[in-house]
Amino acid sequence: MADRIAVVGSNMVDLVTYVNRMPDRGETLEAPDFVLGFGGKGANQAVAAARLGAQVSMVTCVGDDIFGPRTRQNLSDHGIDVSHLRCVEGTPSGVAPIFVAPDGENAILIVKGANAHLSPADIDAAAATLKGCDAILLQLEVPLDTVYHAVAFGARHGVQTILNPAPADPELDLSRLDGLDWFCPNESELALLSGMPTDTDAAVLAAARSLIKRGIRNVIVTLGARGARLVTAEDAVQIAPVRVEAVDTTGAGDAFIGSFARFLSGGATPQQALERAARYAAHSITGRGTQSSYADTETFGVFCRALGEN
Ligand SMILES: Nc1ncnc2c1ncn2[C@@H]1O[C@H](COP(=O)(O)OP(=O)(O)OP(=O)(O)O)[C@@H](O)[C@H]1O
Repeated sequence: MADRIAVVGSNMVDLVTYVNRMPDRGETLEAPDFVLGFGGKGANQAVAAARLGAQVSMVTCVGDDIFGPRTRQNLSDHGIDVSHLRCVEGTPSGVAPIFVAPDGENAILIVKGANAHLSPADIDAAAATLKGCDAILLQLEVPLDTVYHAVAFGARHGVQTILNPAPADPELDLSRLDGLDWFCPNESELALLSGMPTDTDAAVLAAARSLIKRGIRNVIVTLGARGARLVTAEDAVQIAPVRVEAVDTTGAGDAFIGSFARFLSGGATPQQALERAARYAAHSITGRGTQSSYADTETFGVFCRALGEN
């Protein structure tokens, strides 16, 4: 049977308007194009893991608007189990209105909507599913109490937990992550949470070690085009970047985390899982979009063979 991953997290609908220029306050402008896309860190990571063959369940909330059924359908189309997707009455779905100018400059609003209603009770309601999983994957687009509850649930039931602390949240209380297995910030999230600079490799190492002193077990720092680094109490391992021609780097972080969860629960060692995740994320930036740029097992295999890897 495929490895099983539960994503306890967000979904968003991206409302992308392509503009000739950003509107001023009070101004109405005609814009040349509009695209609706599916996103949210939780859903993106779930899609990456599912495309790679994991059996994925999502514990998530949508609003009672036109986006709720579309989001459910998109997840189902990717083979993701939505039996723990809850519709919150009287609440909008999470949406991200995005404006993109011709020079690529963008302005983004995030409306959490129903994602702000995902609660510890939703985790308890999904307990039977979560207990049967190999990993629980978490981010910070849902309430922190829900994240703490899921980490404690995983620790209690022997299910490993992976937390991507994104978007950065200064309110995240590391002392409430007791039992967390994998903590995966990018450089700026690491800087915020450690209160230390992360502008050089040595600074990244020192900042990651400061989190380990505060009780975090395994820190994986993603470093964009510089690859990633795994830091534990005993060790520090550099994961080399994969050189590709970048077309669109949006969603690379989610590709990395979702695929890492899949490779790890599929039996790879942490280092192997990270090396494969770096390749998967690198492949994702060679195509446009977020979920649409995530490879399935076959496409990823072709990419890896072209790199001379497996
Ligand atoms: N230009 C690049 N070339 C090769 N690999 C890249 C590049 N950018 C990102 N990656 C891969 O993707 C991983 C995640 O990227 P990054 O650290 O930028 O995450 P992020 O800041 O969460 O990204 P985003 O918010 O855009 O999804 C990196 O660790 C690296 O393996």
